Amino acid sequence: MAPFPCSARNSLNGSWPRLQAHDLSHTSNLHSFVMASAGPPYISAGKIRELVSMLDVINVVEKGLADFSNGKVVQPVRSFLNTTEHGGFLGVMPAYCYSSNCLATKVLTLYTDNESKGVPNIQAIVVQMDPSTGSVIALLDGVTITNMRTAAASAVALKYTKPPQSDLTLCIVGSGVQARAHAEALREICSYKEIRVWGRNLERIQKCVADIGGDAVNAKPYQDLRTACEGADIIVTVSMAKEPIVKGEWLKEGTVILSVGACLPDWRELDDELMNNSLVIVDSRAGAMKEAGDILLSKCDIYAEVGEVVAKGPVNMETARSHGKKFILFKSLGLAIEDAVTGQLIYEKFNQK
Ligand SMILES: NC(=O)c1ccc[n+]([C@@H]2O[C@H](COP(=O)([O-])OP(=O)(O)OC[C@H]3O[C@@H](n4cnc5c(N)ncnc54)[C@H](O)[C@@H]3O)[C@@H](O)[C@H]2O)c1
Ligand SMILES: O=C(O)[C@@H]1CCCCN1
Repeated sequence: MAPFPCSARNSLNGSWPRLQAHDLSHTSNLHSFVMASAGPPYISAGKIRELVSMLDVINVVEKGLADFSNGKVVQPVRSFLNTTEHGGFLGVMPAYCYSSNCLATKVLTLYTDNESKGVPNIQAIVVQMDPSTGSVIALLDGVTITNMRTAAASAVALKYTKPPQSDLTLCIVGSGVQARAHAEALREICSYKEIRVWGRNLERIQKCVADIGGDAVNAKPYQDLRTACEGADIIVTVSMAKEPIVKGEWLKEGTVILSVGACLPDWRELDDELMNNSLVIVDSRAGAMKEAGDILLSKCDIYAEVGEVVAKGPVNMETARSHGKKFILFKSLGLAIEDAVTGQLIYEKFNQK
C-alpha cells in the first residue's frame, strides 16, 4: 500500500497535505499517518549534534567509503552548475546503498565570498528517503552533515595512514568551518603535542584557535604558512584557495597531507612538487579525474581509493617509498555516500528518541 493514502503531496503547490478521515480506512500504518499529516521532519543543526557524535559519524563514513570502493554504492559523480553572475556553484549529490539501507541526495551551494553577506560559503540540505518506497522521510541540516562527514572522511584516511610516532604536530591550513570540524575529528584518531592553525587574518585565526580549545589542546596561531607547515607531521588543507599555497619543498619526509579544499578542476591548494612526491589516495577515482585540480593539473598518479585502503589495511611510508614517494596524501572531494550514511544514522537515532 502506498505510504501516503491521500496522494502524497499536493501536486499544484508541492505542500504536504492534511490527512482526511477517510484516508485512515486505507491504512493502519501509524508512520504513514504521521508522515502524511505533518510532512517529513526537519532535523536541525542543534538536534544533529545532540543525536550523533563525531565518532559515530567516523564509523559510518568508514563503512560507506569501503562500500563505495567495493561497488556497493550507486552514485554518479556529482553535478555542479555555475551561477556565473554571482560567482557561485550549485551541486546535486545523490547516492543509494542497499547494505547501509540509505537513499539520499544533498543539494548544496558553494560560494567563496559570502562572509560579507553574513551567510556561510557552503550551504546545504540533505533529503533522506526510504529506499523501499522512495518516500521522503526527513530533511536534514546539510551544513552540519557536510562539516561532520567531511572531517570524518579525513579521520578515516588518517586512521589508515597515520605516522607511527605518538606525539604529533598537526597543521591546519585555513581557519573556517572545516578547520574547526577537522580539529575535532582528527583528535579522535591521534594525540597532538601541537595543533597549528594558519589563516590570512590574525583575528580569525585566534578565534579559530579559541574555538578548537586553545591552550587546553595545545592549539597555536600561525601567520606564516611556511613556518606552520615546516616540521608538521600531519597537514590538513581546508582553505578556499584557488592557487597552490602549500609547497612540497617545505615539508619533511613522511608528512601525511589531508587535502580537503580545491574541489574544482581549476582550483589548487598544493604545488606540483608536493603532488608528484606523494602517494595519492582519493575518495573517488572518477570524482578525482573530473574535479580535483591538484591532481588533474599536476598530472600526478593515483595510488588507491580510501575505501580500498580500508578494505586492505593501513598504508605507511614503506609503501610510499617503494613507489618513490616522500609523502602520503589523501585528496578528499566529498562523496554523496558520506552524506547519505550520516543522514540515515541521524534519522534512525531521531526515531529512537
Ligand atoms: N572535500 C570535501 O568533502 C569538502 C567539504 C566541504 C568543504 N570543502 C572545501 O574545504 C574548504 C574549506 O571549507 P570551509 O567550509 O571551511 O570554508 P570557510 O569559508 O568556512 O573557510 C575557508 C577558509 O579559507 C580561507 N581562504 C579563503 N580564500 C583563501 C585564499 N585565497 N588563500 C588562503 N586561504 C583562503 C578563509 O579565510 C577561511 O579561513 C573549501 O575549499 C571547501 O570547498 C571540501
Ligand atoms: O562534498 C561536499 O559537500 C563539498 C562541498 C563543497 C565543496 C566540495 N565538496
